[in-house]
Formats: sequence, structure tokens, C-alpha cells
Amino acid sequence: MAIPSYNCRNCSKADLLNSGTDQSFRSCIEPRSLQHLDSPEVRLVNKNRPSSSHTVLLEIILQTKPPRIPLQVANRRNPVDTMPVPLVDLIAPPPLRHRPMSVAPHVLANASKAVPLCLFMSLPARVPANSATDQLHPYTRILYPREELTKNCETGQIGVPHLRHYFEHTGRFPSPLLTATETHSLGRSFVPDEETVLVDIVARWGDPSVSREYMRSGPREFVAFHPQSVKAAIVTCGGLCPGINTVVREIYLALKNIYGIREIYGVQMGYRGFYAPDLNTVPLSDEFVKGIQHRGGSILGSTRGGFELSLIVDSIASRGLNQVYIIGGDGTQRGAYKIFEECMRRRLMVSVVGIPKTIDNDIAIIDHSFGFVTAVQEAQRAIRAAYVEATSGFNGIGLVRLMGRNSGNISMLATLAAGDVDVCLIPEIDFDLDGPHGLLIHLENLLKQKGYCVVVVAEGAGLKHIQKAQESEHEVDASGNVRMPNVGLWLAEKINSWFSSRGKEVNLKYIDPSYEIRSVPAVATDNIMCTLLAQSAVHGAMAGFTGFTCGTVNTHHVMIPMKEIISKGRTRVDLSSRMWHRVLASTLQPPLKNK
Ligand SMILES: Nc1ncnc2c1ncn2[C@@H]1O[C@H](COP(=O)(O)OP(=O)(O)OP(=O)(O)O)[C@@H](O)[C@H]1O
Ligand SMILES: O=P(O)(O)OC[C@H]1O[C@](O)(CO)[C@@H](O)[C@@H]1O
Repeated sequence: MAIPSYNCRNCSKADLLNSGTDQSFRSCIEPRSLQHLDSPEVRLVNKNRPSSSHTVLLEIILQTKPPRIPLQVANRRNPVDTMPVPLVDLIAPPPLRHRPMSVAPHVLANASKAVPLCLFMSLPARVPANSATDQLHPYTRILYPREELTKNCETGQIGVPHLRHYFEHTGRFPSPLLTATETHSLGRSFVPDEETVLVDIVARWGDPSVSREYMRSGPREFVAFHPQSVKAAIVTCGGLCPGINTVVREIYLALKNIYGIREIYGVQMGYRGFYAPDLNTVPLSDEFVKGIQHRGGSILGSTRGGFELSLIVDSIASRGLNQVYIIGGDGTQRGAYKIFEECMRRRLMVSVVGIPKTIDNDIAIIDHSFGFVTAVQEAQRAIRAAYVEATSGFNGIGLVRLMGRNSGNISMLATLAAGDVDVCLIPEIDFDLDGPHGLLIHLENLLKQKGYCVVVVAEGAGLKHIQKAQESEHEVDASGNVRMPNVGLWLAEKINSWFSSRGKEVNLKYIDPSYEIRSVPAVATDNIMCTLLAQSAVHGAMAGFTGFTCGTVNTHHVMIPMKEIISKGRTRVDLSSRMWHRVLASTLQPPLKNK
């Protein structure tokens, strides 16, 4: 039997933008028409955006009697959504209401009291146990009003702080983009504060789905700063990372070209540049940033250590800075949060914005940090060289050491990218060296089977084996990070002496690309990411948000409260994740444990 199809002819783009979506859908299809259907399925075709129509459809379904009407929802524009998505057996607790999400006034007014603004979405859909045979998948999520969502907040995270939460009188000016000429209207599509991005997008059929969400970045219709009053500074901290210069340049260009800001400074050599007498704060200009996106490193200089909170905030106050852009990793974001808190405590109306930077990719929540793809690409070149050496020598062993003291992200993805690796050792795994199931026997077996092998070892892997580890745990860098003994050299020596003690000739080639993977210019995808992050940072600061870090979540740019980022700490490779399992499938490495 042909499936009846209902086309939503009324929705136009204008309708959607003016929130006319629900209405136009309702006028297309009424619950009544569904009640009298004898077809087992109905297909609705929405010409435009599917998401809101789904919610309306769900309402319609639930109003029909009997409430079980499988539906297919198709969308003509987006090929992904053209896949029929049947809705089945949606049983919701009555009364089901869909109300548009909006920020409850008391939440905004009391944000300084740390009212959780973290939002949850819940799917009150249930699939009866015996319906598995239907093979239909519940699809629609119901948005609950924010007030209800906040009750369900498990983590007590706070929302993105805004200057108006701390100051009675903050500026509110129409965005300069409103009056911009066409040539300056870049990035003009305003994003409302109510627009959010879901974090947990994988759902399991039959389980209630819950997801966090973050405020979407982008230009706001009203800004908190008059462009002539803005005095901005940019600082880069921690280790180098491909793309830093692009972020610096794009923050400068977004401030200048999108918002017409003139006073933009670069702070030299990391946090200490705010106060050290021998360092300068340089005014940024078109000439200064010209072509820097093609260069590795940091044009401003980047250092570890030197975090002196009160000196830094004194400097912010005495220079009259009201926007501070802080580019750096986990440690830097911790410092940035303290600067934000101190500015608010001293009643300094400053937007403090973090841009996450680390090739280790160990910052929580975000998809990945900029420069990581470039670092993985460079690391993969080293693995390729090790493979060539190993396959060209007699009993060749290619051993590559890669950066990553706490997290094996670079090693994991470079291994996956290269496809030539037999063993990938990261800080997160515990492995034995000797014994019948240890690493050395495994290498011997590989040489017997293939005549060569390639091993990747991350900087912080296998520490327990290195005698010096205990002593070196007390050695720290200027930022307090533990300095690692060189696991690559140690492992090379162990492998060589073990084979030699068994009278077996091996040819081990040790490659350590070391700083090469982070000192190169960013590849195209990283450069694009840097540009978008910089623009997000500027839009957020101009709108008056503060104490937030920019990042991508499910490929969308969002503003994340700094407090939430730092409360989660550095992330590590999850050994039960599908990504790690993919690496195991690629390397075929055994657990390397004797018991
Ligand atoms: N807990 C902290 N509180 C305040 N400042 C910190 C903290 N941890 C680190 N910092 C400061 O942040 C800056 C950078 O820190 P760190 O050297 O650890 O690099 P990072 O930001 O973690 O980046 P990377 O990933 O390159 O290591 C330094 O100036 C350091 O003093
Ligand atoms: O020698 P540096 O500058 O301290 O940097 C080394 C560390 O920096 C990183 O590249 C980033 O934190 C780590 O992978 C590495 O351990």
C-alpha cells in the first residue's frame, strides 16, 4: 500500500525565521486527519528545517487516538534528514507540552549566585519490550522548559557568565553589524542566546536520553561594549602549537574589521608579559599580523610559569584593558579562570576569554583543540619514516616517540592515521616488558612473522618501568608540570639489549620528531578552526560574556564556562572507547600483560 504523503507547503524561510514553523505545520496537517487514517504509515515532508517540525509532529501524534501511529519524517533540503525516520510507540507522560526554551529571568538575574544554567533534554519515549520486531526507531526529543531542566542538572555547572551578572550598569548597544555596509557584514547572522548545541548526541533506543548543551557562539544583536571603549589584549601561554599565530591574527582582524576596534595589544611571552619590566605589550597592527598565519610558533612568544595573579590583574587594571583573550592549554585556562574571578572581585568590567590550545588534545568537553590535526599529521610522517626504515632493514624495528606526557591522543590518532603501526604504547595503558605475554616477546613474534615491526611510544608511557621515574617525578617545569624521563631512548636500549642477549640480530631505528610536530604552521583544517575560534571569542566578548572558553562541540562552536572546563581536568584516552578499540583493531596488539 502506498504511504500517504503530506507536504508542508506553507513553510517558507521567512516563516521559519519568524517562528511561524509550528503554525504552518499545524495548518498543513491536523490531528483530525491522522485520526481517520487507515494507512499504517504517514510520511510528512518538510521543505525546510526538520527539527521543530518533529516536535510539532510528536504533539500531533500524541493527540491522536489511538496514540500509536508510525510516522516517517522527511526533509527535502538536507540529505541526511531525507532518510525516513519513523516514530513509533511514543508514550509521553500527559500532559505533554512543548514550550520554546527561553532563559528564565531569575536564572539570568541570579547568575552570580551560581544558578545552574546547564540544560538537559529528555526523551520521554519508551519502546515496549515486545516492539523490537517493528525495527522502528524513536527519534524526537522533547525540549523541556529551562526551569524544569535546571532541576535535573546533575553537575551543578553554571552557565556562561555575563558582565550584567556582576555589574548593575552594563552597556547595551546595537551591534555594529546592524549598520555595517555589505562589505563589512561578514558574520552578520545573529545568534540568539537561547540557541544551544547538544553534547550527547548518541542515543540508545528505549533508553531515556539526556544531554547537556552549551550556548552557541556567534554575533549577538546587542553588544556590551561601545567599539570606541574597547581596549583588548591577547596573550599566548604554554607550549607551542600549530595555529597560534592564526588565532592571534584572526582575533585582531575580527575586532578591527567586524567591530571597528582600534586598541588591540599583544602581550609578550605569556602571563609574565603582563608585568615583567623587561617585556613589552605591543600594539597590534595590520603590518604586525601580516602573513603570520603561515608561520609556526607564537609571534608574541609563549612561556610556562610566571603566573602572578595580582600582578597580572594590576596590569589589566592600570592599562584599562576590558577584553583579554588568553590562548593556552589546561594550565592556562586555570590561570584565566583565576584572572576572571579576580577581575570580578575587583569590580573590573573585563571580558576574559579562553581559547584552548594544546597539541596533547587533553582539554575536556571540546571535540579537539586547534593544531592537533597538524600535530597528528606531522607525527604520522615520522611513523612513515620508521616504517620505511624497518621494512628495508634485516629484522628492522622502527621506534617512534611522540609527545604526550599524560595523554596518548597524538600517538593514538597518528597510529590510526598511519596504519603501519604494530604496537602503540600510551600513558593510559599498563604493559609488561618481559614475560611470556610482555612487549619483548611480542616484538620477537612480529619479527618472526613479518620480518619487521613498528612501535609508537608516547612520552608518558611505561613510566613505571623506568627506574628514574620516581626521582624524576620531583622534577617539574616552570608551570609545575612533571618532566618525563625519555621513554623512547630507554625502550630502544631495552629492546636492543634483550635481542642481543638472545643472540638475535635486530636493526632498530629510533625516530623522535619531538618539537617538529608542534612548531610547524597549521594545516588548512586547523587554520580554519583557528579563524572560527577567534571570531567566536570576539563575538562572545563583545556581547559581554566573560569567564568562558571557546570550542567546538559536535563540530559547532560554543561558549563553555571556564569553570566547567577546568573542573573536569585534563582528559585522557578512554581505553574502553571505540577509538582505542579501533587502534587495537589496526595494530592487532595484544594486552601485553602477563596476567
Ligand atoms: N593551576 C594554575 N593556576 C594558575 N596558572 C596556572 C596553573 N597551571 C598553569 N598555570 C599557568 O598557565 C601557563 C601555562 O601553563 P602550562 O605550562 O601548564 O601549559 P598549558 O596551558 O597546560 O599548555 P600545554 O598544553 O602547552 O602544556 C603558565 O604560565 C602557568 O604558570
Ligand atoms: O618542552 P616543553 O616546552 O615543556 O613542552 C613539552 C610538552 O609540551 C606539550 O607539547 C604540550 O603540553 C607536551 O606534549 C610535552 O610534554
